[in-house]
Amino acid sequence: MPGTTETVGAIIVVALLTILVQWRFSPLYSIPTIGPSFPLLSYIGAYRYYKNAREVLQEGYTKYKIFKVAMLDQWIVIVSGADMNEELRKIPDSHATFHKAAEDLISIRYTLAESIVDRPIHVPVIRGPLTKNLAVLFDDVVDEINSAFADTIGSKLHGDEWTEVNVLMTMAVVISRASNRVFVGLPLCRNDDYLRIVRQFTFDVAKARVLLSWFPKLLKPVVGTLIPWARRATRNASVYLRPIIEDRQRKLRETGGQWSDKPNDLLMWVMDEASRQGEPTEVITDAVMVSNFAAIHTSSNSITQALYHLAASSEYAEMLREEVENVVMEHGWSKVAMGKMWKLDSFLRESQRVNGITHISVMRKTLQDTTLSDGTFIPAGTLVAGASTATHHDARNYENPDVFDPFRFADMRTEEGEAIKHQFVSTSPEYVPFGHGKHACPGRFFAVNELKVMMAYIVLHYDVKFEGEKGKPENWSRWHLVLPANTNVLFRKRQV
Ligand code: HEM
Repeated sequence: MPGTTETVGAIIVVALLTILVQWRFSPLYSIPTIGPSFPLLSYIGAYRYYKNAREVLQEGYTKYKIFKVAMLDQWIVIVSGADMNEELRKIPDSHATFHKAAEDLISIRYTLAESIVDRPIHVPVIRGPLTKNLAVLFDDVVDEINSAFADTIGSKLHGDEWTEVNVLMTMAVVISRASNRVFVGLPLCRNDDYLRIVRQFTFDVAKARVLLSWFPKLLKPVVGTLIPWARRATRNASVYLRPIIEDRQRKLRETGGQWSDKPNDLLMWVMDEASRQGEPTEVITDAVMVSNFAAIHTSSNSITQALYHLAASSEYAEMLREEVENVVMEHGWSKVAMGKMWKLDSFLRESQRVNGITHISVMRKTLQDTTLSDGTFIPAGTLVAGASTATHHDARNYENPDVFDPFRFADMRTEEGEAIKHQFVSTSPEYVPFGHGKHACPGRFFAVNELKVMMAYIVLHYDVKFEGEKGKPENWSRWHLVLPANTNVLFRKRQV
């Protein structure tokens, strides 16, 4: 009879052999790895990816057409180059899905809400009525941005004094107000408590997502259900949303669908969509919350980055002012006028190219075994994505790719037939900050409009600079998420 030591020894040997065989015969084995791929040692690679995703992805991009990087719970296969972004875009939904990739990477079920996984009713609403109503709601967005800037920054400025402003937090306040003017309308979009709840929700989603990334797949359901933030935020926001929803449901019943002054906001469109699909009130509140998540952190980070570029090189402000003033003189404040501000559009697009909100894009999860054009075999259930930052800093795609050249896209638009292709909302295999293809961000038309109005307001009303000789601070990252530094910028009233 073997003793306990022998039994334990035999179990360890069998376990190790199983791990080794699984590793050697994994269908992903032949795809080159950045960092160690050997079982357990791959955690060293995962840690490096957690801390320095940009460097890890750049290394892979320079060396290989297709490579893989380790996260703690899975591998991500990364494709290099604009041509491969295009190839990813073209994989049909039957073979690879965006939603499953997002579900995996954001752990949507636990960080946002269960209903978002199976019943994402916000997506058709954002793609449809939100985008179609941009011109109609333009004046409301402008009004809210003017008023939010006046409350947050304007009220602090006196005479010609420079005043420190924390950009990231302030932009989150302005964005949450402007977005909610369209999501839920007045007066809720100015309710400080409601706004604090939805902003905190977006930060908590990011926190929960990073926390869950540390746990293996098996433990995610256990840890995920213990994380209270999303449920708490939705419960707290419901205190405000539910009475409005119930009141609107009552009015809909009373008027038998002939409600003459029916609100024209995202909440109403979501309610219409929910009623078409027979979904309950909880799904409506979840949809409003996830719309806030999709809008607030992405847009606040993006405008913060652009503002840092402006503060670092204030000579650009004069050029932007001239453009905004000339266009507004001719066309007034309108959606059409925004379309004429090519330099402003280019400034924001270039900031997004240089910084982005994530180092990977065009994410997909394979549903079926897939073979890429170079013969690489990707088994079903694999996460695949394009290396967006590396694509944006590739000299084959952009001249002097590491230089922030604010008007590069405005200059490109002057070429014959290129006016649409290089505007901020346009995606291409070389430009993927909003993804590319069928699942490219449906909120980008709304976001770009908002960001342009904000930037126009800033250059018309304020001078901005960094303290002393400081330039734009370095970005940092956790996994592939890009985060702007959280720092202050000096603001003063514009000196004419
Ligand atoms: C500057 C701001 C924004 C950036 C940089 C951004 C970026 C992105 C990216 C990279 C994706 C994934 C695409 C892919 O990997 O293929 C995405 C998806 C999405 N975004 Fe945005 N986004 C922004 C603003 C917004 C806003 C304001 C909304 C809503 C009002 C929104 C709603 C969505 C939704 C619903 C999806 C998922 C699409 C789907 O399920 O098919 N985004 N966004």
